[in-house]
Amino acid sequence: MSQNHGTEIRLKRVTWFGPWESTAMALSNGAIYMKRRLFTVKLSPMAISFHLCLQRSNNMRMSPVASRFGALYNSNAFVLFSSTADTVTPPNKNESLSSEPSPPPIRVALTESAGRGVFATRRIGAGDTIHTAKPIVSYPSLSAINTVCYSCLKKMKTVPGSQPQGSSFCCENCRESSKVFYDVEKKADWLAFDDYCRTQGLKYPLLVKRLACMVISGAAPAGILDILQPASLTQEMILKMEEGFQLLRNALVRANIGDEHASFLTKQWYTDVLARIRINAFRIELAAGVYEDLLSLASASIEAEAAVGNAIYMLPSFYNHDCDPNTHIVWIENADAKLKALRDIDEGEELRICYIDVSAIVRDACRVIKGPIILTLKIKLKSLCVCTASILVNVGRWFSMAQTSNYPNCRWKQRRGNRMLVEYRSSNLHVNYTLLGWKIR
Ligand SMILES: C[S@@+](CC[C@H](N)C(=O)[O-])C[C@H]1O[C@@H](n2cnc3c(N)ncnc32)[C@H](O)[C@@H]1O
Repeated sequence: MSQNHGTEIRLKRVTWFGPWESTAMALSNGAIYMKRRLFTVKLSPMAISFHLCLQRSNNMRMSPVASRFGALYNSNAFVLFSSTADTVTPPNKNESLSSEPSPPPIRVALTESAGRGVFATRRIGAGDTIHTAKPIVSYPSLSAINTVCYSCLKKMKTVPGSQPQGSSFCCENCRESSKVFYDVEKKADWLAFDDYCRTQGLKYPLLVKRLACMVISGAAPAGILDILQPASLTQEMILKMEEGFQLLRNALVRANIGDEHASFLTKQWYTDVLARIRINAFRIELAAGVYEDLLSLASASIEAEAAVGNAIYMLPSFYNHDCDPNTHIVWIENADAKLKALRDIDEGEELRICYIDVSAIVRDACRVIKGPIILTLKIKLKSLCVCTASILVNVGRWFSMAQTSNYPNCRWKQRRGNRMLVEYRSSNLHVNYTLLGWKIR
């Protein structure tokens, strides 16, 4: 008997291939270069601040304009997307003696076919942490809201027998830093908005809610995400966003948050922000420990529970996708992201991560697999990269190599304990990332 379990592939981020690719911004040598072909990109103060962040990390002198924005954003917002490299070996002795964190060995520049990308400025060793990144904005999954810190998403210690207390913070530091959104958020009744997200299974509007509260409190400029690539939205998608926008706006209006603070909150702002979140948000899964490769990370993620939340970062948003990536992003304790080299990377090489959420596929597989199976993964990928997805399947039993012979694109690659690595190869170029289904028999 053959059964087909159709399931959507879940991505660490949803990708989009649009006109943005012809618009580029290169940040190098301390200067901001804009290329405008199809349309103009507004260079917001935050973009300059981001540039400043890179510039500072390149140990360059700030221009007067940059210094002005540095002063403006050097508290909350500036720190929000600061990145540091904490384990890459410093290139010389003096640098290691300096009290400043060493600069990340990367730069953002134009790629040939994938818009902007991240490139190594020097050799990076396998297993090195390239840099860390704090989220610009993050929000817990609604299913995890009582079990993780409302600010950093760290798992909270649960006292056996105690009832969930609603949103709470893991430490004084998080309570203090949450003021940038929580003081505003507390004033409003979010029941209808949260219900809308819960019943419709939406997670990104929650990031917009948090960002809106940050903007109202003055902690972030309304255009903080402007530098990131937006998804192209259809009229139908925009119409669907209307309800979320109205609920968000109503909650704030009823809380007497007047137009002097919330004039930015237009339908246009709401859809623009969601369009950027769709392309750039990361699903956060905490995996305590250090994982050298994708395989060990996937294995660790199976043992971890579902995603603790979602977040948007600045630098990590410039990493392009590769099915055979040289870099991966991990979350160890909280929403702070670590970008780690999966293998040795040469100076000038582009750093790419895999957008496909291996652990989500594996969890779905584990859920549907009950008996002997042949697992056929059909992954449609529209990209110019080589599409090879390696998936670790924890099925708890062995399957013979012969079983896969009908499926030349899918083969068992490696056994590890009671786990199996399935490799999928595709030479086709398709329109979207979609997992068509598991074929089981
Ligand atoms: C998170 S952004 C990465 C940074 C982006 N290149 C930029 O300029 O902002 C994801 C987008 O980058 C492009 N992209 C990422 N990986 C790609 C790949 N392997 N091939 C072609 N385009 C890619 C797609 O347009 C995708 O929607």
